[in-house]
Amino acid sequence: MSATIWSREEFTTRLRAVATERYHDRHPFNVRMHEGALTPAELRRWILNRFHYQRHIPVKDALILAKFDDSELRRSWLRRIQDHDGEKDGDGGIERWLRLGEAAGIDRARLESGEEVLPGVRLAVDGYVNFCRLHSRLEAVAASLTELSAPAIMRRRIAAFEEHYRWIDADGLSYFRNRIGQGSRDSEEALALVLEWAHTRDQQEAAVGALAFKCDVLWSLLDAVECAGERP
Ligand SMILES: O=C(O)c1cc(C(=O)O)c2c(n1)C(=O)C(=O)c1cc(C(=O)O)[nH]c1-2
Repeated sequence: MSATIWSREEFTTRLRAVATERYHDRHPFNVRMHEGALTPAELRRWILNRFHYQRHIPVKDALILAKFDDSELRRSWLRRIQDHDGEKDGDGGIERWLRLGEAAGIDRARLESGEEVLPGVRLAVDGYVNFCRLHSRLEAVAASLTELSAPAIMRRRIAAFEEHYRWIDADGLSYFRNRIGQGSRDSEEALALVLEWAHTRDQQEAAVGALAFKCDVLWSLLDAVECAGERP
């Protein structure tokens, strides 16, 4: 006999608990970032490596989009791709991340080349993209629910940069400022879809598992960045 389905409230509570308790704001690298303890070299290494994640977000969103058979839903999800790619050159989240890099002294050619991306970061990002490619629309959308915790980490990061890393020009922080509103809107939309689509306890558990997996992706990415200093 299959287990009893969780109520809407219980399912929501379980999802929010994973997105809070396993979120990468607790990772030692982020803790040090927020305390102002990162060296300029470490912060640049993080910016270079996180760019690899950033530039693959619209790729994974295109894979998710291809799973939808409904125009309204596709139109809505398309907005996420536009948020990152912009509607024209010089626009969008990827461009804003490049400006963050420039504000931190990394020129855009160096960021765009991807040459300094660490092996563990490539694996973590590939893991996320392939997860969305291969799993159901429910699990792929549930994996994006780490964004329930993203607006809070953005606010915390902006405060940390303004206080501790003043050598980075404040204009460079526009990526984070934009993501506060986008992340809240996207996570609420994704949560509503996951609640609508999970009709059985197995599906609810698969959604929670997908979210836990995504927390591991973000965690492993930071593990790789944290350990890079020890590489020969
Ligand atoms: O800097 C961060 O801590 C952070 C976390 C996350 C997240 O929680 O998945 C995203 C982002 N940033 C982000 O900028 C972003 O565009 C984004 C998209 C997604 C997603 O899974 O669809 N997560 C995140």
